[in-house]
Amino acid sequence: KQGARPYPLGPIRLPFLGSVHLLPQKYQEKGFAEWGNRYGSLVFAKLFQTPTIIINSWEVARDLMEKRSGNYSSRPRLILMVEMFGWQNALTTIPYNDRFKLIRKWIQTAFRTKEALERFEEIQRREVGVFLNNVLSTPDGWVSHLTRFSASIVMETTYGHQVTGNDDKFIGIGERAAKATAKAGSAGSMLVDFLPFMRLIPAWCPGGGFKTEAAAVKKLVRELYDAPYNMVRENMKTGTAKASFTSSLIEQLDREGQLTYEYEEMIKGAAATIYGAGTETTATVMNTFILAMVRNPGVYKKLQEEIDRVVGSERLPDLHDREALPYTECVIKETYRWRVPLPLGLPHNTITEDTYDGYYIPENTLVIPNIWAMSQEEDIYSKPTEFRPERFLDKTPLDPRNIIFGFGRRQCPGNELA
Ligand code: HEM
Repeated sequence: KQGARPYPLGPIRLPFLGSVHLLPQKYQEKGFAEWGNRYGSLVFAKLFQTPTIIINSWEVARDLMEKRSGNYSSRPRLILMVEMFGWQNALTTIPYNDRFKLIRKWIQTAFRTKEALERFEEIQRREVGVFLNNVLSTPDGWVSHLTRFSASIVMETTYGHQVTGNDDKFIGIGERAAKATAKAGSAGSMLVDFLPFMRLIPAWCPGGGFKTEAAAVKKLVRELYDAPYNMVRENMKTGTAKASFTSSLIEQLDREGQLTYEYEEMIKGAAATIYGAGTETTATVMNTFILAMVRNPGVYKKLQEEIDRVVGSERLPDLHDREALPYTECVIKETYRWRVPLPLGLPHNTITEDTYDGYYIPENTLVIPNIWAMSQEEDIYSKPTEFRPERFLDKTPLDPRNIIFGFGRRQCPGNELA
């Protein structure tokens, strides 16, 4: 019961719409940050009937999403993504339950342990070589070379599939599913998450057009679930499968006599999530790095000098050099902070009601972390719009890795690989 506790402050709420009519249309993170300036770093709104909090500061994110992680690590019901686009068993969409814990453990074991990360180094080293060759031969294609770089690493670690050309079948399937999801997942179609009855509108009715589009997305997502998985199974039969996330799970569950249809679907969903979550994000960071270097030639020069001094010009820098490259490390942190790859992270959901600072936060509240606002907090990062790696040399303000990968029990399990 709410009792005498008020909701946190926030924009005006109308009876049916809540605060939807006031939602920023573009650059939502900036609009939400303005709400933060007006109402405080914890803002309360209603999206139709859904109670929502927007967290605009690291302090509140840490207090709620980290320290009270047990209550703040579920996900909202995502009708569009799961029921209409078919992203079942995608870790990003599963509420905090036993299935979540199991799949999360699979992914953490495969992507966060020391042994796993060491095994991946060889793949990463080889793909750096491929990337550099590609840039030398077709410099204008650098953006797609970067996407290929991150997609290849994810493809090989997840499915054991080594990408050999620019027209790789499985990368094509992954890209089509990811692009279609992003395109069809516009704010308009997301309405169905807040107004579940829209699911019942026939496709031919006004307002029902999104259903035809959703059916097309679902086909592409299904292809991403099935095609690479079947490829792994075929290769396992002929003894040509390389060790990967998918093959080790198939082996393990088969050994335990548990490889049922349901578990196979769980492996497929987990693997597809890794592809969806790991490719675009990593490529975005590398794009940001190039932009930052073009705009800050002084930083670029200093960075090159450090690498030349420590590594020399006979070989490429390697992961083992990282500790001896303090300025490079600062450039990486500043790249993460300057243009955060996911400005609003992924939405969380509360499980039970809570009180913070005297304010009431109901159960089943949608929680939106404004990671962009946190990356621009003046009292943590002075002159935040500037790209200035030195800020991490003289002092040690909050490591951006604590915010850009999300929070609590949902924090990105690919952070170490990234
Ligand atoms: C720089 C690159 C990356 C960034 C910035 C990033 C960022 C994020 C963020 C913000 C979340 C949401 C966390 C939350 O809900 O609080 C997330 C979730 C996730 N990421 Fe990453 N990520 C990156 C790379 C990767 C890679 C390489 C993988 C592959 C192993 C990966 C796999 C996942 C998965 C499976 C989830 C869902 C976790 C869950 O719902 O429990 N990510 N990531």
